[in-house]
Amino acid sequence: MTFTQDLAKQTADLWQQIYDMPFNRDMALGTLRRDVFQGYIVQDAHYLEGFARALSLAAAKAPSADVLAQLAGSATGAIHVERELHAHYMGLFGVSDSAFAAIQPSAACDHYLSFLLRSAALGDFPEAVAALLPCFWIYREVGRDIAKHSQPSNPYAAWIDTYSGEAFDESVSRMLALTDRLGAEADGPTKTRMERAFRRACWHEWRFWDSAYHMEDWAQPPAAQGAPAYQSGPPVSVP
Ligand SMILES: Cc1ncc(CO)c(N)n1
Ligand SMILES: Cc1ncsc1CCO
Repeated sequence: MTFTQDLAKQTADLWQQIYDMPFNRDMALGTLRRDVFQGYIVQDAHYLEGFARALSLAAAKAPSADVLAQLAGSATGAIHVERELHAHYMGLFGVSDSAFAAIQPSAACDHYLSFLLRSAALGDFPEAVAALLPCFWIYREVGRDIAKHSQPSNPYAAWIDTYSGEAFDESVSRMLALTDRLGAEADGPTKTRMERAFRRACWHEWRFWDSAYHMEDWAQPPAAQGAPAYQSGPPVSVP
C-alpha cells in the first residue's frame, strides 16, 4: 500500500461523510439552493486566495526547484480558478467586487486557512504538503462523484467540470506522487505528523461544506442577539 492509500484508509470515515453531505448530493441534482451556493462561492473565493498563500509558503521550503515550481504552479492555478469560476458565478448572482470585499471570511473558512497557513509556515515540508493534499484530492474525488450523478443542464456544471476535469486531475496526481515520495522517505515521527495534518485537513474540508450548507457565520454572544445574558447556576459548595 502506498503512503497516500494508507492516508485514505485512515480517513475513510470523513470521506464517506463528505460524499453523503446534502450539499454535494443537491449539487449533483442541480437542486442546491442558490443562496447556499452563493454563500459557499464567496467563502471559497476567500479560501482559494489563502490556500494559494499557504502553497506559496510551502513552495519556498521545497527541496528542489522542480517541486518549488510544482507548488508555485498550483498556487497560480488556484488563483486562476478563483478568477474564472468565481467571476462566472458571482456575475451570475450579481455579487459586485465591492459586495464581495465587504464579506469577511466565515469562522469555518478562517479556521481552515489558519490551519493551512500555520502548517505551511511553522511545519516542516512533509507536514505542509500533507496538510495541503486534501484540498486537491477530496475535490477531485467529490468532483468526479458529482459528475457521475449530475443531471443535464445543471446550473453548477462549471464547478463540476473544473474539478472533474483533466487540468485539475494533472495537478492532483502530481501532489499525490509528491506526498508518496515524502511519506516513503519519512521517519516515524514525521509520518505521524503528516498523518495528523492530513486528517485535520480532511476534517476542515467537511467543516467548510457543512458550514456553507447551514449558512453559518461567526457565532455571536447571546447578548449581541438581544437574548438574556448568561444565567448563573445555583451556588456550588466546595467541601
Ligand atoms: C474548501 C475548498 N477545498 C478545496 C478546494 C479545491 O480547490 C476548494 N476550492 N475549496
Ligand atoms: C483550484 C485548485 N485547487 C487545488 S489546486 C488548484 C489549482 C490546480 O492547479
